This record gives sequence, structure tokens and C-alpha cells, in this order.
Amino acid sequence: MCGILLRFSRSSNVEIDDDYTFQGAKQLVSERGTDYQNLIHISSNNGVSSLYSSVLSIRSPFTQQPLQSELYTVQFNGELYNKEIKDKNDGHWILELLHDYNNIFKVIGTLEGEFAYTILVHKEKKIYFGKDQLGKKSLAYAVIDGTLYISSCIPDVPTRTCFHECENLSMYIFDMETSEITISPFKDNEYLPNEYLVSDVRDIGIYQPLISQIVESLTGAVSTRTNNIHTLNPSIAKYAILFSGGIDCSLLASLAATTSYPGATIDLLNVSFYNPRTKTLPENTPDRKLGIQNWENLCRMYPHIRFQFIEVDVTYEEYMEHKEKVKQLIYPNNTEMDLSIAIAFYFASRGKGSSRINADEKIPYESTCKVLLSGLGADELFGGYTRHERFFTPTSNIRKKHNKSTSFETVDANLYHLLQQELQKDLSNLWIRNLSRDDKVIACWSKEVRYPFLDTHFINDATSVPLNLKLHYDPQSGDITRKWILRQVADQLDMGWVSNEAKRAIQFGAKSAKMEAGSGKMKGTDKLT
Ligand SMILES: Nc1ncnc2c1ncn2[C@@H]1O[C@H](COP(=O)(O)OP(=O)(O)OP(=O)(O)O)[C@@H](O)[C@H]1O
Ligand SMILES: NC(=O)CC[C@H](N)C(=O)O
Repeated sequence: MCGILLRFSRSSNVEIDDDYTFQGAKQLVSERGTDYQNLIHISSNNGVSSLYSSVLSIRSPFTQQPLQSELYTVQFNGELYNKEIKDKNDGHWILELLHDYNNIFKVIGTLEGEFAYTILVHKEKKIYFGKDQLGKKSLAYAVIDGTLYISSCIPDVPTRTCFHECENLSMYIFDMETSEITISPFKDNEYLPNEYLVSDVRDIGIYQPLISQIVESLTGAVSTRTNNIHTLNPSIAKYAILFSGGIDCSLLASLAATTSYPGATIDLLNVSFYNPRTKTLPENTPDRKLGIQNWENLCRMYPHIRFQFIEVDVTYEEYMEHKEKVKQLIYPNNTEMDLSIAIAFYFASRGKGSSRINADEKIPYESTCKVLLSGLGADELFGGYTRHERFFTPTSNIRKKHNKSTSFETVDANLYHLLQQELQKDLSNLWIRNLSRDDKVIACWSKEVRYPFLDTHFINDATSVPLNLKLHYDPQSGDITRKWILRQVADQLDMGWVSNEAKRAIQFGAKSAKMEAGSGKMKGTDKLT
């Protein structure tokens, strides 16, 4: 993951040494890209822009940042999947597009992938910044006493309350002459993509072609995210999968295996906490047990792939030692639930633990993969949460309110409409609820998380899947199945071993929630102190 930090001050001197906001952010931003770091200053009549970039080089050729030409200076964090890029570096390709199109909106609208950026347009004296359509990366900004800061991380300093996380579907434009920021919504510009819309359709007679389409499109999303990673040592895994053993990440592991060359190594990172309150040992958490079980299934199914199951055990002492740092990183997210989820991703992505050899043996191991795949997004796209199911549960208040019938034979269209609205909200809120938070706790180890379920083409397919194939009910038995279509996908891929698995959310599966004595009654929504 690369890191972005930009400061624009109206003063003609470079005054960053005593600027604790800049220095605090610089420290955090440096951790995101340990391959290369660079600070440059660009003076104009209006003041000085100081741009600090840290690079985690994943794509060849290695490309230094900030990227500069006579007309533009660019900072880029992320990965682009546009086919036209071919063997070029994606950051460099942006610079080329800027020169070809001479239109920032058109350039940003062309980019496909997960990214955040700043673009300084020298002649215009403007700084454009923002994120991809879904907001997969973190990027925040603040104007403090007339000085602009744009940063991948919010520093833990008194001025942190001045920072705002950049929203997705918006481009931000800072005018150096007036110090004003204009927020330009994507919907107002012909070149920029619109919000993804969850279709309201239901019913489809024959769904087999749809399953094949989902397999094809998810396979494409996995392979584009794994095939351009350059590593110097081929015997080391190129990428790892954040692996709970649940259906979403097992599907990714399976598709990764089918698209890898024989002998390839793939690390599966499984995190588990020692929870002193419940006295659960890491080896006994639900995610550890499910993880081992389905690692064994994957090894059986793909003997030509070396799946390494990495057990990341977190002691209570380690949890306490790192907790404050995680709280600082995730700001402005500030609930107990944010912490319990983020700290699980934080340790999982560090990848330090032991590699299991067989049922009784393991050896110390630290995964050095720069790229991590996550199954996040499947629940939001296909209705995987209990609250989605609740619309349909006969005893639930929401169902009673909207549909007097308790029989599934007469399920009211209203309930599906409510589901559609909920899924739409889930997709729209991903950037602030999950993505920007998780990006910060994973990137701090100089690692990059990628989300195949959030691939542009895949989302387009997934949002048009009929609602009754996402959350499925059987009128005879009254059974409700969440992520139904994904379970059919698993069956089609001969993964019957995972298609009926009901997985807990990471904080409960890995036991990172309610770690401390007396926290038993705490709610996820409680604010962190
Ligand atoms: N214990 C864990 N260790 C490592 N990674 C995990 C763990 N739990 C979840 N993840 C990762 O985070 C993603 C989203 O987590 P979430 O809690 O939403 O799980 P999920 O939706 O049930 O997914 P899955 O079915 O893949 O477990 C997972 O797909 C997986 O990549
Ligand atoms: N990690 C990053 O954000 C790096 C940007 C670019 N994809 C590269 O590999 O050079």
C-alpha cells in the first residue's frame, strides 16, 4: 500500500519541521510504503505544496512517487485493473492519461480498481483529490488555519478533529488562490461513474446460467488481483488470503487455486485471540476450527497448490500492547465494534504466527506477502447478515409490521423491497463502515488488501441478481438461506463442504470482541473511551 501526504501552505517558506500535524501524518504514511519514500516541495506564487509519498512497490516496473511532469504532479495509492495498462506501472499510466485527455474528470472516470489520489495541476493552481467509486482506500483532508492537508492517515494530534474522511463518489478540488474546496459529486459529471444500484427484480426461472456467470466473473476478479504481483523470490507466496474458513474466503481460495500455476504457494492467514474473559484459547475459536477444516478440504481438492495455513494467535498482552495504536489508526471510527473488527484485521494482516504442517505439528512463520485478498463485500452484495434474514423471519417485528401473513407462500413484495433498500444502504456505506477503517490497519504493515467481491464487473453482475436468489426461502419448509446463490456457486465448484457453513462475523469467530474483564455487557455500538 502506498501512502499519500500533501500539505499546501500560503506561506512562501517550507515550514514543515515544526508542523506537528504534518509530522504526525508523515510517520503514519511512511509505514504504508516501506520500499521508497520521498518528499518534494513545489513553490508557486500562492504558496508551497509539500508532497510526501511512501511506496509499496507491487507492480513492475518500480515507480517512484510523487510522479511529476511539467504540467502535473500525481500521488497514487492503489491498483488499477484496466487492460490497456499492459506492462506499464499504473501510476505512470495515470500521468500519461492526464496528458492525453487533458481532463481530470475523464481520467478518473477511466480508472478501474481500488485507489486514492492527489493531482496537482500546476497551471490551474488546483489540487484534485479523492477515491475510487466505492471508496476502497483511506484518504482524509483538513484545512487548518488556511493550510490544506490531505493524508492517507489521520495523525493522533490535537488537530485530528479537523480531518474529514473523503467520501466516495465525490471529487474534491482545492483552489490555491482562494483556499476553497469544492466538492464535485460524480453524478454531476458525464465522465464519472454513477453509484452502483441494487436491482429490485425477483424471480428467475432458470438460474444455472447465472451461477456460471458469477463463477466466471469472480474468477476474473481473483485473477486480475493476483496476476500482476512481482516478487523477487518465486518460492515465497505472492499473496495471502485472509482466511476464516467461511464460504466467501473459501471461494476466493478455490478460484485462486484454479487460476494458479502448479506448485504455487498461497498463504491462508487465520487470526484468533486468547480471550481471558471467556477463557477461550486461540486453537478453540470457531474461526480456527473452521479454518483448519476447510484448509484441509482445499489441500485435498487442489493437491497441485501449496496452501500454507498460518495461525496468527494473539495473546491478551499483545492485544493490550497494540490496542491504542489501532484505536488511533481507525479514527474517526470509534465504536467498540470498530476496534474489535479492526484489531483482528490488524493482527491477521501482519501474518506473524506459525504454519501448520499437519494435525499435530506447526513451525514459526511470518508471511511476507504484500498483497492480501479479503472476502469482504459478499455479505453486502448477497444478503449475508442476520439483519437481512430478519425481514423474513415470521416472528420478527419488521415482518409482522409489513406482512400480516406468517406463511412464506404469500411473502409480500414489501419485504423484498425492504431487503433491496438495506442492501443498497450497505453498499453505499461500505466506504465509511469498513473500507477506510480496514485499509488503515492493514496498510500500516506495508501490505495491500484487495477485494475480489468488490470488483467493478463483479458488482455489476451481483447487483442485478434477483433478490430471491440472494436471500432464498423455501415456501414448504419456511427455511431461509442467506447468500443462497453463492452457496449454489460453491456446490457447482464441488465445494459442498462449505456451502452450508454459517460463519460468525470476525470479532465473534476470532474472539476479539469483549476481551477485557467486565466488558460482557458492552454493546458493539458503545463509544471507545
Ligand atoms: N478469523 C479470520 N482470520 C482471517 N481473516 C478473516 C477472519 N474472519 C474473517 N476474515 C476475512 O474477512 C472477510 C470478511 O469477514 P466477515 O467477518 O465479514 O466474514 P464472512 O463474511 O463470514 O466471510 P467468510 O465467509 O469469508 O468467512 C472474510 O471473507 C475473510 O477474508
Ligand atoms: N501500493 C501502491 O499503492 C503502489 C502503486 C502501484 N500500484 C505500484 O505498485 O507501484
